[in-house]
Amino acid sequence: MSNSKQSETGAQNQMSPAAMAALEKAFMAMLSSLDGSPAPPQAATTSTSSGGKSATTSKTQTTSKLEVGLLRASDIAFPSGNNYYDHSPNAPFKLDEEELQGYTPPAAVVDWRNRPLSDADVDAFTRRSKMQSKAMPPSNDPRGTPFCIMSFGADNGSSTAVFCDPPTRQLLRAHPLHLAPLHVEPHHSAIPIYVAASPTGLGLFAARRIEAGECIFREPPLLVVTQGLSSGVAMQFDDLIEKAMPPRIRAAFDALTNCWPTEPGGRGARLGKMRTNAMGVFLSTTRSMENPFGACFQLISRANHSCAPNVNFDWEFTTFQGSLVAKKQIEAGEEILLCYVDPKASKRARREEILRKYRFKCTCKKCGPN
Ligand SMILES: C[S@@+](CC[C@H](N)C(=O)[O-])C[C@H]1O[C@@H](n2cnc3c(N)ncnc32)[C@H](O)[C@@H]1O
Repeated sequence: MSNSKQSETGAQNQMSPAAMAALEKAFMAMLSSLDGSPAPPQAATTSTSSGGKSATTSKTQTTSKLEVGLLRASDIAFPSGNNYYDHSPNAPFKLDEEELQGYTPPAAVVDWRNRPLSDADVDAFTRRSKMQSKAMPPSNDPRGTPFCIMSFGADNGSSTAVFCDPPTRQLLRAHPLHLAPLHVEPHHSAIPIYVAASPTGLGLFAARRIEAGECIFREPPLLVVTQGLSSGVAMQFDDLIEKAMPPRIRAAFDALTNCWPTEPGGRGARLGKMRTNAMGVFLSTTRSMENPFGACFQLISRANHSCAPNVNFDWEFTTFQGSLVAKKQIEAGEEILLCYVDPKASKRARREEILRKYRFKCTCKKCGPN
């Protein structure tokens, strides 16, 4: 199911209750000063704990660790824009639907959102990617499963690291967005969410009213990993991430929360972050219900769980983006909540699955405190 979390998560608050309360208070004060429109960037400095280590983020840093507050371009790992249209400096600054009306993308931009790949596309991109691909050569892990890591996206530091099997790598090499810039959409200033403390760590909140059915935003994954990760690769996972991810993308991944225990020295924290934050996705031109890959996102992975969610997760292989789509009207200030399990299962089954796979006891509105 593309709507469910791929792997196991667990309860862990990232900040002390006092720090969270202070942030919440500062944020509510800031929000109440808003006039229904996003505020200019706030001077927020916050400490977060990741994998047993403490990391401090501040307004002046250039790496992309998501800060508590309204989104700014410097917070987001991937540049703002639209995979569908041109984003040269001369393109419209704020790409909203109205401005896009009548805007014709340059011929060099491949538009395949509404059409399948033709053989000519595949041939052209396969030829090009064979010459230019930064993919690491396939290697065999200790259990002998063929496995490779490739860098999907433009060679400008904004690519997604994909841990996959060789046939998937071949398919990805033929994807028109391989070697093209990956973007968050719409422009960061038009993404109607902010990040703030919630009772269950950080969470996503609506910055304005969001209508039912609205696609809130789209973003490329920071990392995509096959669910068939062998123990051999899992053991090397932290080191492989170091080599496979561009620094800005890696900083955003490292800033995600980890609910899994780590070895002394913090080893295993990256594997834990992957398991805590991965959403089930498929890498194929035909939608598969199996979702054999897990994808971690900078924004989407901040959404907390509820058995009565107000958003659905959606994944599009053609645009290589995950998105959150409102299931119902969401008011400004309301938390954006995803369901990590099948919401139609019984309360007992949901609770057991969440506890077993995600390692926290669900106390959402639907389940109640007990
Ligand atoms: C994918 S992360 C969600 C974002 C996370 N709160 C953060 O600070 O980055 C999943 C983690 O959030 C927490 N969480 C999410 N939903 C929760 C819920 N309904 N009850 C308790 N903890 C929850 C758990 O610690 C879980 O491991």
